[in-house]
Amino acid sequence: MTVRVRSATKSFGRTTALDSVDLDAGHGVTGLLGPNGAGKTTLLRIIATVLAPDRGTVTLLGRDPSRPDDRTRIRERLGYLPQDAGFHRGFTVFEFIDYVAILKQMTDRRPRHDEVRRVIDLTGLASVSAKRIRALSGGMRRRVGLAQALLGNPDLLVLDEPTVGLDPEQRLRFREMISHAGEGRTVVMSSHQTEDITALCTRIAVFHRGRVRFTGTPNELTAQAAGRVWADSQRSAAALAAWRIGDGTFRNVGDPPAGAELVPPTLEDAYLLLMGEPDLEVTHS
Ligand SMILES: Nc1ncnc2c1ncn2[C@@H]1O[C@H](COP(=O)(O)OP(=O)(O)OP(=O)(O)O)[C@@H](O)[C@H]1O
Repeated sequence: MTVRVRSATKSFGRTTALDSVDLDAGHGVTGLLGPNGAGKTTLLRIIATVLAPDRGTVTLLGRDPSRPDDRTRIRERLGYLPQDAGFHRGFTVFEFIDYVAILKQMTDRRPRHDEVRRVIDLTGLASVSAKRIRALSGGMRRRVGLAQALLGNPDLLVLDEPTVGLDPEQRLRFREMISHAGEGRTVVMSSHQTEDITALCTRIAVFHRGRVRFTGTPNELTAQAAGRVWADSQRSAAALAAWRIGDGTFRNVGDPPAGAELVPPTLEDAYLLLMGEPDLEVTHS
């Protein structure tokens, strides 16, 4: 396992952001799913060695990030796209990525520039590489964030909501880039988007109020909602959650009443069901 987190707890003042969290992640894309404030960013910052847990143990790439030497070795093999990537907006795309490459100790100019061009090509930024970051759209800026995370071909890639604010076309391109990045290396990413998670992730962990409510494959999560989703002309009183869909009918999740018209579940149904039953202890696999 590239990432192994055991009983990680982290508080900020009186807020417990993470409460005894376990997570394993190996090759492929592992997705963290959960509502705002569930603790996803806090865990990703721990995995990116930006933050240490108050309690619990973390092993990354076989090393212990609480030891300074190990931490340096881990950082050499780690790429991180933070939620609020602080860009120097006056830099051009090339200058900014080159600057991050220097911070990553790529000291030889020639190979460093080759590497900068490689990640620029990989993320489809070649046509804007001489543009200033402040002149880019939000989606393009997100690509710059991904490009800098890919510098040096890291074995562990930590991506905090990589697809946020992207239009559908860009979102598809991003999915492709991330899924490509997940071949032969470990990607841990967070998202609010169940479609992104379904499309990308080999494994998921669902967070709620600082705790992990589910770990397993997307299909295993979806299967939990089998027999618990039904269509109706109205919001059903028995539903834990219900919402109107395009044709004017309601999709309900919960314990269906007798005779309900059951429909096949999606990952989103299962996720909402889990959020509607936060006290439910869910199986781990
Ligand atoms: N540096 C901090 N100082 C104080 N409180 C913090 C800090 N970082 C996180 N928190 C709190 O910890 C909790 C978990 O936050 P976190 O950002 O990890 O959640 P999240 O799942 O990433 O949410 P989102 O989807 O909104 O990014 C929240 O209540 C948040 O307000």
